Amino acid sequence: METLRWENGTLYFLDQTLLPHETRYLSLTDYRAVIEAIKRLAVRGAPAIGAAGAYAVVLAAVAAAREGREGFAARVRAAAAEIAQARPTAVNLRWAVARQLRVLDIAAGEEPEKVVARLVAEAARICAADAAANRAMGAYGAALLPPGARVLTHCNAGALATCGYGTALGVVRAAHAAGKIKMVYADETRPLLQGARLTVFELQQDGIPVTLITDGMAGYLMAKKGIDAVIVGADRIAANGDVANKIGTYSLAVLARHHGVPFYVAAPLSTIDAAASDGSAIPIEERDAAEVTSFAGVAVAPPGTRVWNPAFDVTPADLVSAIITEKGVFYPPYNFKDNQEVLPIG
Ligand SMILES: CSC[C@@H](O)[C@@H](O)C(=O)COP(=O)(O)O
Repeated sequence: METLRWENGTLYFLDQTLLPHETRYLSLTDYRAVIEAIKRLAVRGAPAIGAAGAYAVVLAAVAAAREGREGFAARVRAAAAEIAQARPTAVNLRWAVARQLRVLDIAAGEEPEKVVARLVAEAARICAADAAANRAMGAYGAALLPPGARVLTHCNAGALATCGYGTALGVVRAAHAAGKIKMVYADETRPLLQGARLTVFELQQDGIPVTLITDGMAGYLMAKKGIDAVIVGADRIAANGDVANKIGTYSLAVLARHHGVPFYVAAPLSTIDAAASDGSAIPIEERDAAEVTSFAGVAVAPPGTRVWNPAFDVTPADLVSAIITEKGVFYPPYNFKDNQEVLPIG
């Protein structure tokens, strides 16, 4: 199942808000519609948001080209600034937009149609490289797991969150192919249930054994059933190895440390932000109260309830046993100061 596809000037997305009940593709030709889709999580997961952002820049360039050569680059730049801000935490969005802006710089002075073609090619490269990175991470990560592994994961860091195969679920897929997976436990991942709706769906489709638990059951699960590893993805990793990921990840890391369970993070280099020296520099998105006061659209709290709804948390590097990337496995102490992947915008 494809998360995202570009065909004849149209970006097609699987609308993840409808899964697992309905498989419907959105077809978008306006960059502002892509921003809206990113904001409402129709496309989500750090690498998939990055790919969507890259194609959103293409759509902005197509529109800018229609208005003529005069001011073309400035119009694309203005749109790119909006796109980069659609969601704040996943650095892959900024990273992908910055890559497109670099293409715009290189192509300065060329006909707009030619620039558009270059931007399409760059977006395709971003997607292809992401899918390849996930395969590499899968191989590195699978080697860390024991035979008969019982693995716990949080949120969805699978094919749906990437351009294919997945980061944390890529490791699971590779380990399953190697006959190493006994069971994957998926946290439901309140408030938006990416674990229950997406991770369970993805693993069931691939015939990988999966058991759903609510987030609050993770500690008891580790105590009773035995978990051999926790594997999660990341939205942004600071230079010192602090990891921002879906809210609840930090609690899992603390539980894992208490129970002596290795806590692995699988993420491409495009998720490492060398400019953030530690986790305190990572912006954490806060989302609408209604996501917490309701469950699957049904109100569960009294009207007017005060809510705090951070979408992500930061796990300190010292709780992270290893970071699995496409370039190999990194162990503490982490130092990603020299990672050149994430470019400044502007
Ligand atoms: C490979 S996806 C890694 C992360 O982006 C994922 O774990 C996550 O937290 C996604 O959050 P979401 O709010 O669903 O975009």
